[in-house]
Amino acid sequence: MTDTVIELSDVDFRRSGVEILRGITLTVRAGERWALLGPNGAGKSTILGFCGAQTHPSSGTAHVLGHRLGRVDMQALRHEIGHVNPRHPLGSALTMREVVLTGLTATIELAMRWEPTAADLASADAAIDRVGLGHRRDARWPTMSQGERGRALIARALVAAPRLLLLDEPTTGLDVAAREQFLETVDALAETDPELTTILVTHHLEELPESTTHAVVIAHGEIVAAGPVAEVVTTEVISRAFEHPIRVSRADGRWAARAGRAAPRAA
Ligand SMILES: Nc1ncnc2c1ncn2[C@@H]1O[C@H](COP(=O)(O)OP(=O)(O)OP(=O)(O)O)[C@@H](O)[C@H]1O
Repeated sequence: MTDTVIELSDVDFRRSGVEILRGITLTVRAGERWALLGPNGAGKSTILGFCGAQTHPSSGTAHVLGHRLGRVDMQALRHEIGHVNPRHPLGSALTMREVVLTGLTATIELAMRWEPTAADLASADAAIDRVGLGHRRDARWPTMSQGERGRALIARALVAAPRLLLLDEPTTGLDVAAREQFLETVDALAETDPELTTILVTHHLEELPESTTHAVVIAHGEIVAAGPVAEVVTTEVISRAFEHPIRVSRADGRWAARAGRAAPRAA
């Protein structure tokens, strides 16, 4: 199908003789906003590595934006994918606007001998405005809060007009206000850019944006459940994946998880 953005078919992934993923089959279509959930070591980052054209399967097939991994120039493909990694390894004190411009060159630092055009600068400013940071355009990276950096990294990803946006544990380390602002920014994208496909990795159900449409839950390198979020983010599936009784609830569009207790505690 032409609107298929990710197609993983019976994918296995092995490293150093260890089977890390087994029989992963997953289809993600344009405009869907997925959550990728699972306990530590389940294989989430490895799956995100396929989606981001960073690595390819040991067996099975993986198509990203219509290209089969292993048979395509992975670096060229990566230019079509926005990747928000809160551990952005920037070493110099670039301004936020400069950081956003590095999204056009797909580099961490400003690319040597590269001068942005007036159109590039306008795209960067438009992306910055979309994440609500117009007033911080000239702030230097080390002086920005973690929350501002997270939103700036979304602007950096958006400036290259990607069709696929990957968010790798993007709210890690944010305080509750910064987290909520970040999630609002992600929810706003769903309104302004309905064709953009997003995949967000998290361990915490509280960190799922309201606009999430689908979820895939993995454990021990296998899919436990995948599909529309209401069918997947359930007490039964989450308890099975985390091998612990966890009660899942949803209120005002947001999810919460609590450890289930065998008996109510005495007052
Ligand atoms: N290159 C590698 N060589 C050997 N083992 C690896 C390699 N990469 C990942 N692993 C192992 O594969 C498993 C899955 O790793 P992965 O990072 O994908 O999990 P994750 O779900 O993202 O975990 P976390 O939530 O802790 O980030 C882990 O047990 C990890 O130690």
